[in-house]
Amino acid sequence: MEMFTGARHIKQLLIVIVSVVVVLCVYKNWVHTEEISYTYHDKSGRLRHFNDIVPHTTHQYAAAQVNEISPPGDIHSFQEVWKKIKELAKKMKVLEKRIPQRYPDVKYLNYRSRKRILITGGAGFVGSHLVDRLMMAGHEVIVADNFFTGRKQNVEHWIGHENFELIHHDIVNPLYIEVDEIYHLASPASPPHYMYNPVKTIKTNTVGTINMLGLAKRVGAKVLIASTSEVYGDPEVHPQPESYWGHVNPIAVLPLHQAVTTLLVRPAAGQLSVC
Ligand SMILES: O=c1ccn([C@@H]2O[C@H](COP(=O)(O)OP(=O)(O)O[C@H]3OC[C@@H](O)[C@H](O)[C@H]3O)[C@@H](O)[C@H]2O)c(=O)[nH]1
Repeated sequence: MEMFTGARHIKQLLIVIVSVVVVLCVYKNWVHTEEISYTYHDKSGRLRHFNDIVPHTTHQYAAAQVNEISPPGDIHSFQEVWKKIKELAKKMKVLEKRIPQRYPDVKYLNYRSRKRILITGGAGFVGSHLVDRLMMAGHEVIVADNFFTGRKQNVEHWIGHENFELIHHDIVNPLYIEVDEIYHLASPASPPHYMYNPVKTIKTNTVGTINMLGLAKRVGAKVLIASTSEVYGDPEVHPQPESYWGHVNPIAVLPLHQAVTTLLVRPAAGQLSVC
């Protein structure tokens, strides 16, 4: 009789152990217990942690919570969202590394002395050095460049700085901004570049220059126009004084187009502050 009761107890114990194991397996399968340290703002704008909702919930519940903060789309499961978050975080780290956390030292200028300065062609060789000079002097600098020959790398050490702005813009189209000074340097400068598309070169140096003179007139800005000694053609006098008429081949593109620039600037100089 006693033996019979002992066997029954062992049987009951085994059933209890098997049930506990089965329950644990099911629980482990259904509940996501991974520690996650991401934070987000919920609909009411409160800062919350994923830890708040994840460790004690099922996948379905976690997905429901995530749907609450994600726009409806192709995201069906929490793992998918988590994968996307990890990818974005990785991309952000790469991008953050490209932006210097420390900028070159800039002088502090009060609002009366600080100027808003537009530099067309500011991503080019001459322009980017001018950007450095004016930024370090404490001014606000706006670069407008179509990156035909200029490179973003030439000015990337200023990207993100509160005094700096980079606009991808072709100056043959008008630009409506408010500035105190304009340095107009946008033009293909070397023979392979200005001969690459001569008509476009002429447009840049005529329509582009007209646009910059127009902007200067509209906002009352001082303007400096860069040119080239090539306007004198193959000069017979060195160095060339401004009174020298030059020795120009009329079918050459650069002397002609920058001479047109000079032609445009002369009448404008009567009405504007042109250097
Ligand atoms: O249509 C154009 C052509 C060129 N550009 C830009 O103008 C800039 C010219 O810079 P480059 O480095 O090629 O040439 P440089 O800095 O040496 O030329 C500079 O000195 C000579 C002058 O004749 C030029 O006007 C002046 O830009 C580039 O950033 C180029 O992308 C435009 O923004 N628009």
